Amino acid sequence: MSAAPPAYHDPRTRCDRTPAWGALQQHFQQSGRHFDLRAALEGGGGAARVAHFSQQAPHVYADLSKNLIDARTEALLLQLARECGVEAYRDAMFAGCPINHTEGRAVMHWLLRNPPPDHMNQGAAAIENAASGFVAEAAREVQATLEQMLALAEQVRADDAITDIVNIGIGGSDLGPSMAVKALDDLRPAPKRLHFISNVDGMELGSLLRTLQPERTLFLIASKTFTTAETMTNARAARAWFLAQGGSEQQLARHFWALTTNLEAAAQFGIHTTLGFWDWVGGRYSLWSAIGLPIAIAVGADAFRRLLAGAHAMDQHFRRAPLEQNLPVRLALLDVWYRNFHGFGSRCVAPYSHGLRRLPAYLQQLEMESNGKGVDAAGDPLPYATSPVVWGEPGTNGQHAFFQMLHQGPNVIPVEFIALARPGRDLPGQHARLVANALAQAKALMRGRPSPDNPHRHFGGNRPSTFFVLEQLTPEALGALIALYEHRVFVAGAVWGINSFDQWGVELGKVLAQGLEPRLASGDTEGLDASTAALLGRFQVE
Ligand SMILES: O=P(O)(O)OC[C@H]1O[C@H](O)[C@H](O)[C@@H](O)[C@@H]1O
Repeated sequence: MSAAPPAYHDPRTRCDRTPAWGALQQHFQQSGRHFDLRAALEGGGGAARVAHFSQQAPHVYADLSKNLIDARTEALLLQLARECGVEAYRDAMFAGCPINHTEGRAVMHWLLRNPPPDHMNQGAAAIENAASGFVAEAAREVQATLEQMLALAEQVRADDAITDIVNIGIGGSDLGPSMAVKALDDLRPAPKRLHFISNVDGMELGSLLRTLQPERTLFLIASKTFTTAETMTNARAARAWFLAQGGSEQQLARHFWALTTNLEAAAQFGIHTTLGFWDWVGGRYSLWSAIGLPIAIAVGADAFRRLLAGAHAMDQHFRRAPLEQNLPVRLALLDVWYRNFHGFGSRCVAPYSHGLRRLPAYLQQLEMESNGKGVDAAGDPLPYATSPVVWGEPGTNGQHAFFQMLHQGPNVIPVEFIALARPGRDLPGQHARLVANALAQAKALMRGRPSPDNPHRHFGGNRPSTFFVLEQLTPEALGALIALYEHRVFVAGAVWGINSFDQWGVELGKVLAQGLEPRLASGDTEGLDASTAALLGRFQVE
């Protein structure tokens, strides 16, 4: 790309320096912390509350009424968002400004889901036309790469010789595609198997290789940087296996493709087919880019476009809806309310959908790598908490594992239920049983059950939850749901005054690992702290 990103200065005010912050603290002390869900939902005002605290956003219905907020809390939180400059910051992202200022990069994963200009309605097209040269140039490259990627996906789908596709990648180059392929499994043509290899533990790739035939396998080496140690180690191991099975260097070119921004490194690896993308796509925001090739292979070009369209619909909602009716904004403000005023340390995500079983793992990276930060944009330490711990398991499995703690543990943990109005592939009666459980858990958390005679059986209730309903797990709904979470993370990070788009915290461990690896072989513990030295002595390496 030749055009430069637009000039930029951070338009935000840090949350604790706004009038709304103090007003929220006061409101919390006076009444917020005593809010009672049962009184709010079971009295005469219940239906009005549900109407007010629920909304249909593109492809996602959200019931927020079982959260510990009232109209005053909501008004103050919206005031907070405005005083923090969330709208100007959002507009800066959509203008292509380098809001990832510690890396000097724009943040434009949303551009990957923009329809080509001839598919846009007139209003949207006019806005896009007004975009800077930087965004317009990027948009042209995006469309060209998307066409190329979808053509390659269709080529693989039509190639009967290829039965197994192995995606080798980690973090953002694994979690998004792996989650989405599982979610859209109903659309996958049966004969192709998709595998996701991420761990540098040789057990993962080693066990898979035993089941593969080289001439029937396509390896996708997915890495934004093409330097990530785990991915490069697995990629080299896969190549060595391929050659050891009798494959030639020429055949290798047909069976190894790369998805990366580092075209040169992919070429040096011996790869001829490379789909590129750009530094303004963060790893954890990259499933819409070339990193999404396994999804496109799994579901086909049309369904991949539908995934993009669903996300684009949510982008439009986020850009245009007033803050009061802006679902990513409302969710993020709840996150701030719970984290910074109630002091809740974590949030549980419980998709009552087997297809969404990897969503919690995906969200762990999206939320905690984005917003697990301790300094503001200027580098000053923050006097308040940021990202909660995000965790979870699909329902009903979680009920039989950790819901005990959600109901009776001393810490309140807001829960997020996600259910499908209509099932995909189902067996008779099972969808009703699944959904009844989700509804029952949300109700039990809210309502509780007093047990005056036996404290062990006492359910305190008043435990908050949010309930999302998707009509069906279509590509559009999945795209919209993921974009909803992305924008929610953006808004919470905007309020907290942090950079949600870097991840310097992952660097130190990588550097130390490089120094420790040779010591494992040599046994040299010179200069190490006592604990690391003692542990090192317990390992045997070849
Ligand atoms: O796609 P890659 O460059 O291989 O990066 C893979 C992952 O590793 C890094 O350590 C980052 O923490 C992640 O944000 C990234 O998604």
